This record gives sequence, C-alpha cells and structure tokens, in this order.
Amino acid sequence: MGLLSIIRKIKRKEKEMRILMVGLDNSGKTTIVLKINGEDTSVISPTLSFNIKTITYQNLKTSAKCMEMIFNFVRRVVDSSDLRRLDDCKMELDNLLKEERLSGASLLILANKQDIKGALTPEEIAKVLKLEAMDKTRHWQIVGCSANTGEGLLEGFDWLVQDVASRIYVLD
Ligand SMILES: Nc1nc2c(ncn2[C@@H]2O[C@H](COP(=O)(O)OP(=O)(O)OP(=O)(O)O)[C@@H](O)[C@H]2O)c(=O)[nH]1
Ligand SMILES: [Mg+2]
Repeated sequence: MGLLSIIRKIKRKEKEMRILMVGLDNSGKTTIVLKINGEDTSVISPTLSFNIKTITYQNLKTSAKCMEMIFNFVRRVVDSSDLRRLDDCKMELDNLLKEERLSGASLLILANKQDIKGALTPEEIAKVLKLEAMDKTRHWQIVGCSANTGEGLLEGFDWLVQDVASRIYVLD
C-alpha cells in the first residue's frame, strides 16, 4: 500500500465517529436517532434487540449504535419525565464510566422529553447525577431536548461532534 493510500485511509477513519447510545427503555433513543437523521418519527415501536445506524452529520460519518438490548440497564439518555428512575440512572452511569474502553469517551447526556409538562430541567438532572463531581478529565455535557419537536438535538450532537473532532488530528 502506498503512502498516499495509507494517508487517505487514516483520513477516512478519522471522519468516522462511533457513538454508543444507551438509555432507559422508552426514553426516546430510537426517536432521537430517526429525528437527527430526518426520518419519520410518527410510528415508533420498542427496539427488540439492538440497532446500528450510520448517519452523515456535518461531513462526519457518525455510526450511532443503539444497543438497547445489551445495554438496557445502562442509562445515558435520560427520560426527564421519569423521576423515579433517576437514582438507578445515576448508579448505572457511574458503573458505565468505570469501563476502561470508555475512559476517554466524550459523554453527552440528553435530557429528553423536555416537552412534557413537569419534566426535570437539565440543571436538576445534572444535580441528581452529580455530574459536577465527575472525574475532571471527563469531557461531558448535558443538553435538554425533545425528540418529538427536535429541540436541543442539534445543540447536543454539535457539541459531541466538535468535542471529539477537537481531540483528533485531521489531515487536510
Ligand atoms: N413527549 C415526548 N415523547 C417522546 C419523546 N421522545 C420519544 N418519545 C416517545 O417515547 C416513546 C418511546 O420512544 P422510543 O424512541 O421507542 O424509545 P427507546 O429509548 O428507543 O425505547 P426502547 O427501544 O424500548 O429501549 C415513543 O412513544 C416516542 O414517541 C419526546 O421528546 N417527547
Ligand atoms: Mg428503541
């Protein structure tokens, strides 16, 4: 393989970002991925196993992996209207972040379903999840959103893409 083709291969690789999306059942993971990809969100059914989807976003190919079956008890997408389950959410998030494979991963917490009356605000959720007390090396952001209206999704994914892109050296 010539040097040029190796460089091209690296370039292509660097433009691919792998996202692991996990969350409570019914929290809106599937709807978020469809919405961000401009697909129809009117008929949604629970994901039975897991879902792997590649979406093109800001010239970066983003492979959003929704492994709901395997990671059903690992919560990272927050259903802001489901108050009772937030403590479990905190415990599972802490366990998830202990995973060595995720040690350098950027963490985006989507506080979904903000359109529902009485939903906790992102600030309130950040408090329950004690995000400020997290290891200082972790890059994290919490964003309120609604997969129904699309509000906040771009803000969240923009942060994620920029945060990951800023850490990698892209040849151009
Ligand atoms: N009001 C409101 N409903 C939402 C929102 N996002 C998703 N929903 C609804 O919540 C329900 C569950 O959404 P899904 O996208 O299937 O959730 P999921 O996390 O993929 O669920 P599983 O596949 O079972 O793990 C659906 O009825 C969606 O229409 C939102 O932002 N606001
Ligand atoms: Mg689903």
